[in-house]
Amino acid sequence: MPKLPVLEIFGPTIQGEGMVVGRKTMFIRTAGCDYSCSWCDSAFTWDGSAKEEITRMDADEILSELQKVGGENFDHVTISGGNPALFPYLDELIGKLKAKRIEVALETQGSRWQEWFLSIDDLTISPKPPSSEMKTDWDQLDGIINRLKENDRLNNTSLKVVIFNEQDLEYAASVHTRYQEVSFYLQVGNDDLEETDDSQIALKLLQKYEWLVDQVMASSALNRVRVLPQLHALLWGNKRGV
Ligand SMILES: C[S@@+](CC[C@H](N)C(=O)[O-])C[C@H]1O[C@@H](n2cnc3c(N)ncnc32)[C@H](O)[C@@H]1O
Ligand SMILES: Nc1nc2[nH]cc(C(=O)O)c2c(=O)[nH]1
Ligand code: SF4
Ligand SMILES: [Mg+2]
Repeated sequence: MPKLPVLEIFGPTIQGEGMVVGRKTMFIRTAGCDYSCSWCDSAFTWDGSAKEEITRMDADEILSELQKVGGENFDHVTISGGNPALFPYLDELIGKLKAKRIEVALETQGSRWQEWFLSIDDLTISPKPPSSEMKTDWDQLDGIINRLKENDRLNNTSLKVVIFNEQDLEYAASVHTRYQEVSFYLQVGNDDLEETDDSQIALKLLQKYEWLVDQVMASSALNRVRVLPQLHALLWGNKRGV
């Protein structure tokens, strides 16, 4: 495979978000994104601020780095970014991980399709609400969900929408209504990305979590859903590589 631009490989840690929250996992974070969300907590992957830290790695180099960092202490790898779906050649890495009986998860926003989505064990698609200032390409998202459905992959798929305000909740309800068969997660938005005091972040995020829970409980359009904070942000604030 061509070399993948990798920004960080870390873990094991817990998956802090979504469909497999709490799962022990390693992370591979790719560089580059086709979006630029106003509140992106990983903006260093695309805003140029960490460009010196990008390493170009092939599948075998990534496997050996995973082993160097995680030893024998993992059997699950989450690929996030940036948008890992920018790279068609990730199939080789995924094949090699699966050959080692390592489960593979993906975090992506639903703006691009790749055939290798069909071999992802835990596929999180996270369309972006109005607060992000991004525009959802519904045709693209419909296409992705349809292909997953046709290939019987919906049991491995979830939708996760980050919520900052009431407009975002309306957006979330429209996503959930449009794709009723897909398990649906609402996630607390973290807008304290500059805060370095972890206990302050945790306090604020728990308040936002309570607000979000209250809102969702009061909504008839959001019934078959799960509401979660980012557990890693509660534990470690805005620290990178955790
Ligand atoms: C950094 S993104 C990388 C993967 C992909 N680009 C995406 O957005 O799905 C991973 C997850 O973090 C979420 N996220 C990003 N910034 C956030 C923030 N400030 N608060 C809560 N979640 C955030 C995204 O919505 C996404 O679900
Ligand atoms: N622990 C932990 N869980 C996460 N879930 C999604 C993450 C991401 O940045 O994609 C992430 C992350 O960066 N750390
Ligand atoms: S799509 Fe994901 S990585 Fe890209 S800007 Fe938005 S939150 Fe950040
Ligand atoms: Mg993150």
